[in-house]
Amino acid sequence: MSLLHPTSPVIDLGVNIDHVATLRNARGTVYPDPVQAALLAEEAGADAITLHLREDRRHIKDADVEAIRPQLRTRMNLEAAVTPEMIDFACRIKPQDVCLVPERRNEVTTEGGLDVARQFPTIQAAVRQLQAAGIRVSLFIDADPVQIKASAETGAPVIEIHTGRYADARTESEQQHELARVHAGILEGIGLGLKVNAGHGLHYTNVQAIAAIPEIAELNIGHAIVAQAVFIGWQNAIKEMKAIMVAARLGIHKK
Ligand SMILES: CC(=O)[C@@H](O)[C@H](O)COP(=O)(O)O
Ligand SMILES: NCC(=O)COP(=O)(O)O
Repeated sequence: MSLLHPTSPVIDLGVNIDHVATLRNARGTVYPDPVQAALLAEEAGADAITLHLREDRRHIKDADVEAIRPQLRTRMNLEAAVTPEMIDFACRIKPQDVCLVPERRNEVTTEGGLDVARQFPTIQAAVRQLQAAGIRVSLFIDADPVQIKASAETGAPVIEIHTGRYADARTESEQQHELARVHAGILEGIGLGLKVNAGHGLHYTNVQAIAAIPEIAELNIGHAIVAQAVFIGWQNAIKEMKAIMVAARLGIHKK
């Protein structure tokens, strides 16, 4: 198997299908179908399917999660807020992974990471409830040593570092600063024995430097893939992203 085969285990790609549902919901149609998107994504080389059931159900709906769960051949990574409703829902659906994320009703997208240090008892209780249901728990946090340490103390085995500030950087030096911060956070997590993932705002020309960080296990990417699919097709967009990630990880510099 070529190392550039889309299913190469060098670095995993979790394809976030939220904005397939956004497009569907914009017209109240049944298409594009998130179930079909998930299955085609797996076929194209996705290592996991990520989906965020927001409290306002602005994109993914409960029925999408319920329909997709039994059909996946890879893994479901369900993103959910730390609320009793979401934790109970996740315990019923039993995805392989649940990523606990912060949520603000009026935000356009997830603006930052969980404040695990401040909400420690609530988050630890959620982690324990999910783990009792056999679910691996990840905490979506900023690359902040305080949050990383608190995350490890909850007993969650995985963290996902929010790369939004890196993605939104306006200047080269700001981007390099954010990249260094992300890398330091990743090393901190690895040092605490955690599996470390990353994601948010990554696209076809900013993902390379993040994917090249050797300690990252998985990147979760959604919005940019859905956008690229408009021009080159869903499966091509996934294959292209996976190939870029793997090339970056292997130190292959594409022209
Ligand atoms: C938690 C996270 O970073 C993604 O799930 C992101 O939230 C995608 O969904 P939105 O664009 O609705 O924020
Ligand atoms: N956890 C991040 C994620 O799933 C995808 O975020 P984005 O690529 O849609 O910004």
